[in-house]
Parts: sequence; C-alpha cells; structure tokens
Amino acid sequence: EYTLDSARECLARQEDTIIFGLIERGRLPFNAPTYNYTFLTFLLRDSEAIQAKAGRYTNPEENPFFPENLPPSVVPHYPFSEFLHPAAALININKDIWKLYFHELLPMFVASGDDGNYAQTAAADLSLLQAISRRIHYGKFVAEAKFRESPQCYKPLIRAKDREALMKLLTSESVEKMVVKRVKKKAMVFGQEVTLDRDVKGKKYKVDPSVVSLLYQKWIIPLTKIVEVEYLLRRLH
Ligand SMILES: O=C(O)C(=O)C[C@]1(C(=O)O)C=C[C@@H](O)C=C1
Repeated sequence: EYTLDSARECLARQEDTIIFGLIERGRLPFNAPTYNYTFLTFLLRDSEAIQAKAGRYTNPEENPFFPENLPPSVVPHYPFSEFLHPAAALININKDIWKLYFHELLPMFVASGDDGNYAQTAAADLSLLQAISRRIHYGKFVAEAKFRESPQCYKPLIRAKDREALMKLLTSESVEKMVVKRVKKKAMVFGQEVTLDRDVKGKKYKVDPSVVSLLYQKWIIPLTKIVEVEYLLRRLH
C-alpha cells in the first residue's frame, strides 16, 4: 500500500498544509501573552486530550506533543495500516520540534505586536505544529518503504548500528534540492494576492518564500532524516 513514490507524494501534499499553516499563523502578530508557559501548555495539552478521545492518535501518522496521560480513544476502532514496524511507536521527537518552533521558527515569520487574539494564535500554532510534526514523523513511512525496497543494503548497517552510513544511504541530495525548490515555488503561488484584475499588483507574498525554503532546508528535511535513521535502527528488533 505504501511505496517510496506514494510516500513522496504524501510528503508533497503535506507541504500545502504547512505553507497554509504558515500563512494562517503569519496573519496574526506575535501575541506574546500566548506564550505564557502555563496558558500555552494548558491550551495545547487539553486540545490534544480532546483529539485523543476522538481517536487522532490511533492513526500511526500522528504523534502527540504531550503523550503523558492522554485519554483513550472513544471512537470505534479503525484498522489503520500496519505497514510500520511496531517500534515506530517509540519514536517521537516532538520535544525538539516544539523548541525549534517557538525559539527559531516563530520569530522568523511573525511580526511583532499584540491584537489580543491569544486563543486564535494558540490554535494556529497547534495546527501548524501538528502539520510540521506529521511531516517529520512521516520519515518512519519513508524509511520503511526504503527498507523494503532494498533490505540487503540496510540490514548490515542496522546490525552495525552505523548511523552515519544509514544517513548516507537514505539521503538523496537531488530529491532534497527539488523539495526545497518546490516549497519555495508553492509559497509564491499560494501566498499571492488573488484578484479579478488581470495583473496582480506588487509582489508581496503572504509568507516569505525564502523562509519556507529555509525551514525545509534547515529543519524539516534534517529532522525527517533523523526520524528515518531512528526508525531503521529499531527495524530489526
Ligand atoms: O524522499 C526521500 O527519499 C526522503 O527520504 C525524504 C527527504 C525529505 O525529507 O524530503 C529526506 C531525505 C532524502 O535525502 C530526500 C528527501
């Protein structure tokens, strides 16, 4: 059901969600009171708890930011694909994603200021964080597809626990370059002002296309690759 091609298509599709998430969060100013630790964690933890009850985390593509004490799902069991090795469930790098998001990413694309919309700000942060997290943890599926395509190449490196060699084997620089170019182009297309006039005035994008390509180049792709390596290291257990 999953192949490397279908996994890559899914990664491309997720770019749309991330770019629109950036546009939505970028509409709002920084809104510093949102980042009072107690307020933010209460809002995000409780939002996740509600979504957990509604079954969000029974889907192996989803990884919570606050996995401790999440309530069980109350919706009917759905037989999600068992494509991944069970050890995939042990991999969750959301703590790193959280830090990166608040300390590095937000200041890069959000204007200073306060308009009082703290709940809307936190909601925009949560859905963007979830989109970024889903993309990065999708590395598990990409890694599994790669492993199934050539187990004979991966097995000896996994047995030797050779992270560096695994990283090298799973890397395709040409694909990475293409992804970075594509997200920049998408940011230009999705972020333009659409009017009924023939010529679109000015060239001001809703999210800076170079912030999007930098986000992918510096964080999203490298973290996806870390998830891939972590997954592969557990693949033979
Ligand atoms: O498409 C792949 O092969 C992936 O592993 C995904 C990805 C990415 O994060 O976009 C990561 C590593 C590769 O070097 C290329 C691209």
